[in-house]
Amino acid sequence: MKYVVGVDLGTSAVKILLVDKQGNVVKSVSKPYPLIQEKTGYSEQNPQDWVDQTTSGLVDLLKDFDGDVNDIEGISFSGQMHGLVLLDGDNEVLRPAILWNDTRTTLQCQQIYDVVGEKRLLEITKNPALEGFTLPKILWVKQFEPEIFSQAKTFVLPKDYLRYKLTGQLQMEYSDAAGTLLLDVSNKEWSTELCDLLELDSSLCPPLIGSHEEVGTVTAEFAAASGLSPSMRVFAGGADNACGAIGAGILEDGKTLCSIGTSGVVLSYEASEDKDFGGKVHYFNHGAPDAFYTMGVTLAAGYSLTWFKETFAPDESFDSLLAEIGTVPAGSNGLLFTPYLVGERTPHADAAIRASFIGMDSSHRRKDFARAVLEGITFSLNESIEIFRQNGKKIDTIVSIGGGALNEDWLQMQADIFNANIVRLTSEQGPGMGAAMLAAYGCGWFDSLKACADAFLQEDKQFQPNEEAAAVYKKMFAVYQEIYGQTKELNQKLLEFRK
Ligand SMILES: Nc1ncnc2c1ncn2[C@@H]1O[C@H](COP(=O)(O)OP(=O)(O)O)[C@@H](O)[C@H]1O
Ligand SMILES: O=C(CO)[C@@H](O)[C@H](O)COP(=O)(O)O
Repeated sequence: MKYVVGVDLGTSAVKILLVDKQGNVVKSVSKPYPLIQEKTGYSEQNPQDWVDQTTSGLVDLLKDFDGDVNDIEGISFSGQMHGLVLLDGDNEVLRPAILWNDTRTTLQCQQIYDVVGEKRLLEITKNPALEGFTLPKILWVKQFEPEIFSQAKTFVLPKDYLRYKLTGQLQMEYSDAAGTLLLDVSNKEWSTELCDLLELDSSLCPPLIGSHEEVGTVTAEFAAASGLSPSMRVFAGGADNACGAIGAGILEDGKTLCSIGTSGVVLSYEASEDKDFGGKVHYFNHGAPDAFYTMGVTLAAGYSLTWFKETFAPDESFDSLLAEIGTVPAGSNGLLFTPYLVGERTPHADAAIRASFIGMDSSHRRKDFARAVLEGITFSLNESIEIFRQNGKKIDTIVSIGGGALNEDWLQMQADIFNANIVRLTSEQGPGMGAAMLAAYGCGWFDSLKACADAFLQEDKQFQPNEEAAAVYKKMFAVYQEIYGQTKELNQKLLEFRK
């Protein structure tokens, strides 16, 4: 039997899958690493933690493997997007990586608009300037850490750095490069115009490759440390949302994905780069050759639930915390939550907004709060679905993946709030499966990613909207949508009190 490995370098952990030629997950391993949050709005990680935990995860993955490691033919990667890894001339890391959910760069986003202009930026990158993207992070380091910046020879994104440590080859692939805000998305090349306007040396931008392209084999050193065969073929991989889409079969027009991990996204396949959403949703290159996707992002989706659990039920499991939510009616007895714990992206690009519970009543118990948190996260994602529908997209079926797909009450809630059928896959593995599929396709097991998806992925269950609950949620969503405007100014006034 032949195998491939899919590595998903997430925000909370690296998840590694060993997948056989039929698409069965033979073994999976997860290894966590911490976030460094020095101040409000800051979010960093130590790239060495990614490498150490991946190495240790691979050792665990191979511990009881009774086959021949030479039969593990290929490996590929999925990674949290946008994180800035700055490297010096020897490819040594210059400072901790600044992550996608770090929102310190509001002024640098304004600087990009002032210098480039909103219209031109959108023409080149198909996206607006958002705090989470990589370019504003580069400008922040240039402004506030000039000594470090003067030593920078190149930059990469998290999973590209990890792949470099496996192979000694440094590249960035298109689906992740699209999230830097330096890529000319339509022409698939670095924008020298943007580099020139922002006074950045374009040699900072690394060579570009396609997601299923082969970059070489693992180094003898990494093979010895991990137990992988030195002849194992390494394929570039993709952004976690591109890989989530591949792993959920979002590979043709009309297919929509809802992924609830630390962040939450609603993502739709685009066959071409010429649709115009006016920057309201992100528009990125797919991991599938010559395809694209659009998506809206909730910054703190699963993260809101994790925050709630760690704050109010630290010793309980997610399942125990959510055990009673099915007994609370749709609408949580009039309690509403907005998930703006770290600011928001879609539809309100606002780093200063913060979360609220509205409508607390003395009758509310913990289960009402738990349900309200899930409803708030789902309402936020529904704002992205509204943008898609207003732009003429038909969304009647959505594949749901990530931690949010683990709970059946939440899947039913997604069906009721999105007013669409929700599909759960058997053996849902999220972006790690997409990474494994890129390796399988790269190894030549299939003629296309679509053929691989047809062989690897199976529908497990559909959740259909309940008419009564959908009607309650329609009304409640209208109230939810008012909260942003009503709390925006209050949160600006509270800014000075945050640590
Ligand atoms: N049993 C569960 N039921 C519902 N949600 C869960 C459960 N377990 C984890 N989650 C949610 O899933 C999120 C993690 O999802 P995951 O896809 O692993 O994220 P990431 O790739 O960002 O690390 C957590 O933030 C948590 O809110
Ligand atoms: O910033 C984005 C997408 O633009 C995030 O989706 C990150 O890519 C992190 O993903 P998760 O860790 O939540 O999967």
